[in-house]
Amino acid sequence: MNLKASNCKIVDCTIRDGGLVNNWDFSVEFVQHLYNSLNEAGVDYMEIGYKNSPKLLKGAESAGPWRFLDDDFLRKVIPQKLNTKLSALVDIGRVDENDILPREESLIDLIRVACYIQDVDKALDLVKVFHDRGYETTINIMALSNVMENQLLEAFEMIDASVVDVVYIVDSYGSLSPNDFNYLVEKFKKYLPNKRLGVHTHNNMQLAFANTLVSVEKGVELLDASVYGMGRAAGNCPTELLVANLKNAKYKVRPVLDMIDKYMIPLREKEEWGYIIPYMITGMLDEHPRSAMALRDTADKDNSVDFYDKLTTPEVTHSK
Ligand SMILES: C[C@H](O)CC(=O)C(=O)O
Repeated sequence: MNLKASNCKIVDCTIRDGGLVNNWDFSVEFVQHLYNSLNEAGVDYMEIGYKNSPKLLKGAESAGPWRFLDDDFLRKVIPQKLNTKLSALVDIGRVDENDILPREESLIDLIRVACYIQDVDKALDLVKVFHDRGYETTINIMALSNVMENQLLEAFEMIDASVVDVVYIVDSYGSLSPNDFNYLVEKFKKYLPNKRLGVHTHNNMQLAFANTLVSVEKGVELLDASVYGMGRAAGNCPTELLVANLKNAKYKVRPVLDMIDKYMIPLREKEEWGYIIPYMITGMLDEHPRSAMALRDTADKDNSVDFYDKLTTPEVTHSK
């Protein structure tokens, strides 16, 4: 067995990142089947949703329950915790820390705090609160492809001095290559020698799997993935590819294939995600996919030449 792969842990984000595709409209049966499949497959963590606070977010009423996880509800969905641990993501400014129970009163094991580089200090304050309540913690620095060297170095100093367990390199726009991951992982290892690392990839350039494998070779431990790649826009590194390729005897692909046959193929008929040209275009331009997502909601959805021209015409301004 590849020694590096043997240290890896897969964090399946189908419900949390996939929820960005269908407004978290997953049935309880879907989530239970996914949990049992991931457990049988030997997947280490399942990110079962966001643990943000509905009072801090507009439009909360329309979203499914995985958008704002409630501990009592969670106990009904997962009456018996198996080997696969549960994870939840929170966003800076969208979570009231008073809504987070101590770990021994919750089914959640891992709380991941997502932030942009300018909010690393605020993210680490939250990490400290969750750490003190007994949770495993990560900080997920989003949109790293847009971060400048001096911002990163400043962030490293704060992270190094913090209690956070794992630091994530997040390719939010799916614009990074294996060489970029090679470079970033080296840098994170140099400045954060005492922290474990994780990666979260998007598949805009068909590189999510390759970027994850390069990261494994460099010693990254936590690997985000989603079944059938279900995640925002171009989606994520497919869980089934990691399970099948990590050369770790504890992983079994068959239960993930069963989840795909029974639930993901029918869902993909109704909802759209994955490698689609407008997402490739935002990826290659190192942009958030929101303009491509908006395009996919119009009758012009396959007019990628016009879309490309719009995004690359200098006089047209658009926000990232
Ligand atoms: C914290 C997560 O990794 C955020 C995410 O999905 C992203 O792409 O950004």
